[in-house]
Parts: sequence; structure tokens; C-alpha cells
Amino acid sequence: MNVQPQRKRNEMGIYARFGSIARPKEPRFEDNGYGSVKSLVEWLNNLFPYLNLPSETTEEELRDCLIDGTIFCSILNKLRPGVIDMRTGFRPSADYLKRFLDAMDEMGLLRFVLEDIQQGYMLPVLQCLGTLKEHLENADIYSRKRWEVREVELSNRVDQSQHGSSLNLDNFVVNGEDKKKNPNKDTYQHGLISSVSSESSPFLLLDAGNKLSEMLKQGFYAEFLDDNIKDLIKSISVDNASTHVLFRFLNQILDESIDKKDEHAYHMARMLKQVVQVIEQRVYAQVENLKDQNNLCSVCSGKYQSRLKVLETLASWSTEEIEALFSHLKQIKMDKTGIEEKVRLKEKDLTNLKEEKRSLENENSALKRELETLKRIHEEHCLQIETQAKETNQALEKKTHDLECYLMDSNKRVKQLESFSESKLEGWKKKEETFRIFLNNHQRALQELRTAYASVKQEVTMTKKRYGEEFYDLGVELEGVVHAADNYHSVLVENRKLYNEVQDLKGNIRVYCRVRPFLPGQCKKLTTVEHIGENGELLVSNPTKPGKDKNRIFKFNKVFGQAASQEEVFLDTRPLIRTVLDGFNVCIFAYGQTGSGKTYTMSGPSISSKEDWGVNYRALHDLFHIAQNRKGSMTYEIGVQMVEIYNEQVRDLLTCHGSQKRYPFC
Ligand SMILES: Nc1ncnc2c1ncn2[C@@H]1O[C@H](COP(=O)(O)OP(=O)(O)OP(=O)(O)O)[C@@H](O)[C@H]1O
Repeated sequence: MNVQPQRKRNEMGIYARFGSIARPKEPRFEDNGYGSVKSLVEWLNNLFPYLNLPSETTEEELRDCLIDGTIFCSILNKLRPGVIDMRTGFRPSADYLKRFLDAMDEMGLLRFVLEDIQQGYMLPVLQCLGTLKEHLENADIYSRKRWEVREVELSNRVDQSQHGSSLNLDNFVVNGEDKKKNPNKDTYQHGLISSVSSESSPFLLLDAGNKLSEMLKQGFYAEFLDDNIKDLIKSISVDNASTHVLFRFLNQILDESIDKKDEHAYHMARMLKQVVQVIEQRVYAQVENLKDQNNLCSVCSGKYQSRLKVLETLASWSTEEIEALFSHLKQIKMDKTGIEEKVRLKEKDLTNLKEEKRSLENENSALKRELETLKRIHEEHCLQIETQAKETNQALEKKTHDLECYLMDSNKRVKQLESFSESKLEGWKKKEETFRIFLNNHQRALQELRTAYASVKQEVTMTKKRYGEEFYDLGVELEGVVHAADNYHSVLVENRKLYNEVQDLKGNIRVYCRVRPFLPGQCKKLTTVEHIGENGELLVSNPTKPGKDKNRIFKFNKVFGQAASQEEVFLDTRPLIRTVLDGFNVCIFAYGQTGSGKTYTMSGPSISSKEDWGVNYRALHDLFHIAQNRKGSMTYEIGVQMVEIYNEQVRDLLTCHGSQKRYPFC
């Protein structure tokens, strides 16, 4: 078996490369002893004409052709029919290739690893292909050899034309008819055994197993199972057949026995089958175990070899080198101690870091939780927004619909308005024409007005001139009036003097009488006033008194009756009051018993209404009014004093100083 030095057994498969990183430089395939790519391509074209590969096919192109695994499986099925079931649907490439590689392991043949073909490392792939080619060619030769043996022994029994030149096992086995015709089957079996035994390669052992399988498949065994099965098993050298084939063979026999009607044989066969299945499982387990151990051995062997190499190298070194090596070793040990110390520190750091990591993880988980919460909130928010968006969308759609309706209405209205505006435009045009005529008329009227305005203007100028002359005349007249006004003041002074003299003549002291009407509730009482004369006479009757005393007449300057108003009472006193403004002293006071109407006459029942004002208010109002009128020619100073006369004492009611309250005032 041609195994490259850079490949060894390992647990991954029968063969694999030494590591995948330090890949050795790939040698050309022509150097490997299996021939060239060209020869392999020719061989493949012969096997599978449909491939039709060109003779200059490169390794890369060949890889593309092989990578799906179908070619490998087909080759293996040619070598060992039915070893890979290609009827059921596999997944492309990897499944076929894995099946193929497993079958290669089972058959103990050189194979590549999956990564080789996947990574384009074609040397092991082509080596594997070469191995298959070699085995298939050997099988061909072997079949032919067996055919020759059979031909020698069965030359007169089997018609060669029935089998053709194919190397099919059908050509090799003897059918039931032949067996009947050929009772000397041991001769045939001997031929088979001798053929199988003559080859010591695993391929030939497997081939023997295949033949048995084929025999079972073809029903050949059915003819001689009962009588001759033991002989057959012995004769085919079961020791050399693969375990898998033997178990299949045994299972087939047992299945046949179960199918038979014999009850005892049926139960025995079932029991045997169960036992066989257990044994089969155990054997497979053992095989797996052995494989593992084998792999382990290979690994150990590799290790020991490398160590051996190291030892050999060491042995070749001189004593000085060894001493130097020892000192170096000491140094390394010291370094190692230092490194160990560092490692301890690092471990401590690592512990701290782990704690930190743990706290960070806790924090991280808290953050994750928070994130989830936020995410949830966000999702809810999103949902809300989506709902709002939907609602808004619906509202918008509704609005759009409304707007469309509104637009349609608007369009209708626009059309109506257009027609209306057209009709209006025509109306306006007519009106424009009317206005134009009207304007022309107005312009003409304006022209006339302008002419009239010019004449009026001329007239105004004339009038102005005339007014100027008249103003001049008036000025002259006004001068005369001013002169007369100067005389007026002197006349006024004289008039006032005369007025005061009249007042003096009327008398400095005047006494008026006012009869108060009955108050509400006194209506039923009888009045004692019999008569009020024009010249101030007042007749008062008292029926309780006899004779002359019954009627008494009083004389006043004037008597005011019950119906006399506040205005009438004031008018009689006003001339006297006005003399104050000319420098005379005037005193007005009321006299009478309680409730006779003094306050009513002097102040009035209320000051809110001007009609109710009494003599005081009216007098002050009149004096201020006259002072205001005479402001241009006269300035008055007005002072107020309020006194009370009680118990023959006069008191100043406006002063704040208690000592100066009583008369005489300082
Ligand atoms: N001429 C009048 N017409 C109607 N009512 C009047 C008239 N004169 C006085 N009265 C009424 O008579 C009542 C007494 O008047 P008044 O208070 O003026 O009297 P008096 O003399 O001031 O009293 P006294 O000395 O007690 O102060 C008041 O209710 C007042 O309104």
C-alpha cells in the first residue's frame, strides 16, 4: 500500500495529513507513482463515458467533477456492488463523500479526508483515485482469472454466450439449473476458494464477501442452504471475509430460515438472529475500540518517534554542549520559577478579573433586563404610535375623502362661478359702457364746474377785498366801542354805588317771615295763619283767646307762604348778599323755635339737588359765579368762618386750638 510519508493514521479516518497548517509543498501528481492526471482522466472516461472529460483536464477541473462524490460512489459500487445505496436521495457533495469515505474505511482502503477535496488539496484525492483504479483493474484481472478457472471446469456445462464477456458475478455463479446439471459443485466451490485464497489483499477478501452477498441476493444459496451451508461457509474461508459481509450473510440465512414453515427452525432462527445481532453489536463495538486504540497507538508512535529523534540529536551533541545545555536548563528553571510567580500573580489577577467579570455580568444582566423593559415599553409605545398612526391615517383618509368631495363641490362652484362671472362680465361690460358715457358726461360737467369755479374764485377774491374794507370799517367802529367800554367801567362803578345806596334806602336790617307747611302726619291740624298780605302783613288768629287778642297782625319786610320755594326766598336776599362784593358787610341768620324750618331755609333739606339748596349754598354759588365773571377786572379773596352762639357764648367751630375756641378770637 502506497502511503505518503507526510500522512498517518488518526482518529478522523484511516488516513489523514499531518496537521493542516504546515502543509508541505504539494508535489506534482506525476511524481507519485500512480501515473498522471491524464491517465486517470482516460480511465474515468472509460468507466463513465458520459463524463467526456478532455485529455488536458487540470486537477482543478477534475476536482470540480469529483467534489459531489457521485463518481467516487459509483466507482466503489463497481468495485463492491451495493456498498453505497445511491437510490435514496442524499444531500449533494458532503453526504456522498462521507458515505464514500466511510465505505473506504470499512474496506480498509487508502482515502483522503473531506477537507482535502474541499480545500483543493488534490494529491491525496488523486492518490485515492489511483488506488481505486488499481483495485478495479486488479478485480478485472481477478475476475478474468476466476473466469478462466470456471471455464476450465465448466467448459462443457455452461454456454459462454449466455454470460458474455462481462465480469459480472452472474457470470461466475452457477444457477439452480446448472447446479442440478452439475452435481459436482464442490469443484466449483473449490475453484472459488482457491481463487479467494490465492489473494491475500483486503480487496480480495472483500471481493469474497461481495460474492457471498451477491449469491444471497441472487437466491443461489436457497438451493443448497440446508445441506451445504456449512460446507459453503467453510469453503469460502470466512476468516478472510469482512465481518460486515459475514453478518449480512448470516442474517440472510436466518431470514430465509424464518421464512420457512418449519416451526422449530423458525424459533431457532429467531433466537439465533437475536444472538447474532447482539454479537454483531459487540463486534462492531470492539472494532470501534480497536480503531480508537489503533489511532492512539499511531499518535503515541508519532510522539515516541519525535522523542527518539530528540534523543538521537542529544546523543550526537558533545559534553560541552550538554553542560551548556544544563546551564541553559538551570537558567530555564529559574526563568520557570519567575514565570510561575508571574503566573500566580496573573492567576490572582485572573481571579479578580473573574470577580469583576461576574459583577459585570450581573450588571450586564440588569442592563439586559432594563433593556428588555425598555424594549417592551418601546414596543408598547410603537404599538400606541402605530394605533395613533392608523387612527391618523383613517382620519386623513376621511379628510382626504371630505376634501375630494369638497374639491368636487368647489369645482362645481368654480364652474358655476365661471358661468356667473362670465354673465357678470358681460353685465360689467355693459355697465362699463354706461359708466364711460356717464364719465364723459361728468367730465363735461366738471369742465363746466371748473369754469364756474374760476368765476366763483374771482367772486371770492372780490368778496375778500370787500370784506377787508368792511373789517377796516369795523375796526374803526370797535375803537369807538373800546372807548365806550372804558366809560362803561366808570358807569358800572357809579351804578354799583347807586345800587348800594338803594339797598341802604331799603333798610340795612330786613326781616322776612316764612310759614312752614304742616309736616306729614300733621295734615288734620288747623292753621292759625289767617292771611298773608302783599306788603309783609301776616294775620294770625287764636280762637282760644277772647276779643282783640283773638286776631293779631304782624308786619315783616316780606312774608313767604307755605308754597314758597327755596329760589323765591333766596331771590329777595340776593341783592343784599351781592353788596358783599362791593365791600359791604352782610349778615343773614334765621330765627325761630325748634322745628320751625331754620335749617331747611338756610341750608336746605339736601345738597344733592340744586333745587333744594338753601340761602347759604345759593349765596355762595352766586358770589363765586360773579367773582369768576369779574376775574378780568377784579380779584377777590374769600375766607370762611364758622361759629356757634350758644348760651351767650360764641365759639369758632373751625379752629383746632382749644384756647382760641371762644370769642374774642385772636
Ligand atoms: N318751608 C318748608 N317746607 C317744608 N318743610 C319744611 C319747611 N320748613 C321746615 N320744614 C320741615 O320742618 C322740619 C323742621 O325744620 P328745621 O329742622 O329746619 O327746623 P329748625 O328750626 O332748624 O329746628 P331746630 O331749631 O330744632 O334745629 C324739617 O323736617 C323740615 O324739613
